[in-house]
Amino acid sequence: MKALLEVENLHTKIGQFSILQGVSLSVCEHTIHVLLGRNGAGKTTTLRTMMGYLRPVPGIIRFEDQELTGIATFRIARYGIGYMPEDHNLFANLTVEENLLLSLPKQDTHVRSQIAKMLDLFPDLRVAWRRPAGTLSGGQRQMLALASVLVSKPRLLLVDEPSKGLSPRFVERIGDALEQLRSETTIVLVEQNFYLAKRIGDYVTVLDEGHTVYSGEMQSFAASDELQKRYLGLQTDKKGGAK
Ligand SMILES: Nc1ncnc2c1ncn2[C@@H]1O[C@H](COP(=O)(O)OP(=O)(O)OP(=O)(O)O)[C@@H](O)[C@H]1O
Repeated sequence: MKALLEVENLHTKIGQFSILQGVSLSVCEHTIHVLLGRNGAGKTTTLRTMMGYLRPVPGIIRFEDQELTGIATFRIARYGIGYMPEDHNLFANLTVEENLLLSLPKQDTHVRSQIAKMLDLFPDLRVAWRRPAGTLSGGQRQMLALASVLVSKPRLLLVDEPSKGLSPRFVERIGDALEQLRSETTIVLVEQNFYLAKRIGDYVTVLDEGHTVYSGEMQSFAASDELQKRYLGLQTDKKGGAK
């Protein structure tokens, strides 16, 4: 299968610190590709580098046949790449509806159908439709943040820890929504919740200290206690599940 996104040998510095020192991954269309790794492994920095906030030297980022390395963030977004950062910026004083309308591209003539689609994907937003974003629960805020990126119909979606701090019920719902999206977009997902990662991921890349140390199909990774222990330090409990 041809890759939609190819990332080769990224080296990214922040100030004088070498944060990425050889990150590579290959993402196929209509798959969910999960980035795993311990805290500080470089997952967020990888997404930020792909999105053009940081410049890799050396390193190559290719989207379809377009080289993105060194291109400004707004141009990368115009190629159809959407980014939901961990600390997403919603307008706290604006309602759910207003936040979504502001995120719609100006030229979009299908406002109603796009909004309706987001509400089908995240029914929890219906009940909060007229409430300011600042009053939403953590789970509702994550859903609104995801919907705000999705209304521009990205071909590639970069999502940073959408399940962070959420109750199991909301983690399930976010997982359901991401799974549904697979048929219309491609997702690179940074996720610390291994249960969610293995439930919805097709492929996995593991980072450690700024390097890619493992890439492969999620099914094989999820089935191997040995791989999880070696690359994530996960212990196996008595029932055979990673914890
Ligand atoms: N602005 C910065 N200045 C200096 N070091 C930074 C900066 N941002 C990140 N780092 C360092 O870069 C390393 C990678 O951070 P990054 O956020 O990419 O890791 P991560 O894998 O996403 O971790 P986490 O799961 O904790 O979010 C960490 O050691 C972090 O301290």
